[in-house]
Amino acid sequence: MLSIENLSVKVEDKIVLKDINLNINIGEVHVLFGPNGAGKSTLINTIIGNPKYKVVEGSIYFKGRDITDMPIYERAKLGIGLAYQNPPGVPGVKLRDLLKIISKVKWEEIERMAEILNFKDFLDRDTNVGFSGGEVKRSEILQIFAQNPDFIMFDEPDSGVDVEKIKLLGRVINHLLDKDKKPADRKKSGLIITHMGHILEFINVDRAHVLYNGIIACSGGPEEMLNTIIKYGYERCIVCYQKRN
Ligand SMILES: Nc1ncnc2c1ncn2[C@@H]1O[C@H](COP(=O)(O)OP(=O)(O)OP(=O)(O)O)[C@@H](O)[C@H]1O
Repeated sequence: MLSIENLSVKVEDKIVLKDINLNINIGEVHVLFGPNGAGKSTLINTIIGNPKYKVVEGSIYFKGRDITDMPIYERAKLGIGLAYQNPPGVPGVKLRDLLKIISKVKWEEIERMAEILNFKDFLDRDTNVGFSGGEVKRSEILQIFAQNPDFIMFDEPDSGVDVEKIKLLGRVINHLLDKDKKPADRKKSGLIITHMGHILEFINVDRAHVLYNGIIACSGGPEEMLNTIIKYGYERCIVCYQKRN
């Protein structure tokens, strides 16, 4: 579904990502760990096509097409979606109206998902205006559900979310990524950024990567990787990288 080859990215005048290679197949969900400032949000902003992030080398392919220079709206049309870490408030635009504009699914389905997310009362509020940290995350997930993309990126879907809602959001994300279907019926793929492992208890993740100082330092099984980070810290990932190179 998504293939990244030798990607280096500049933000302002700073090279933030260096020689990134990543493959995410149909039906797979990958998770991205890494310390603050490592470049995780930069990577997903580059995949979605945020023009602030300049590709200086390498290519991004989606569904076999080179999208490296494609504008953000074309990528969205092709089926890439992003649930933002800190989306802006949109004063004057009710969440209900925004959902109706962006929606590719029936309104009844959106209402059902809003009910599952315990978020129906928010449909008539201005989008993300005055929403708490956890409410913003549910708003983003409802918008992603409405857009129904094939490849979904979640930038810290668990930050600022209480323990009960983490379970709820984890289960909904697992559903949005088709992970509650049989492997042969899975059509979606995803990339999740998280600092905490708790949400991963509810999402069936295939592979994990550690982004460290702009490089993918380590890749492997999500559980083992998380346990290693908790036990030894991110420094251990650099040892893994040095052994490989
Ligand atoms: N618009 C920008 N202008 C200047 N520097 C930027 C910009 N966006 C990102 N950076 C820098 O790029 C580096 C990587 O930032 P990024 O947000 O990708 O990190 P991250 O791994 O997502 O961190 P966190 O876990 O704290 O969210 C940081 O040093 C950051 O300051």
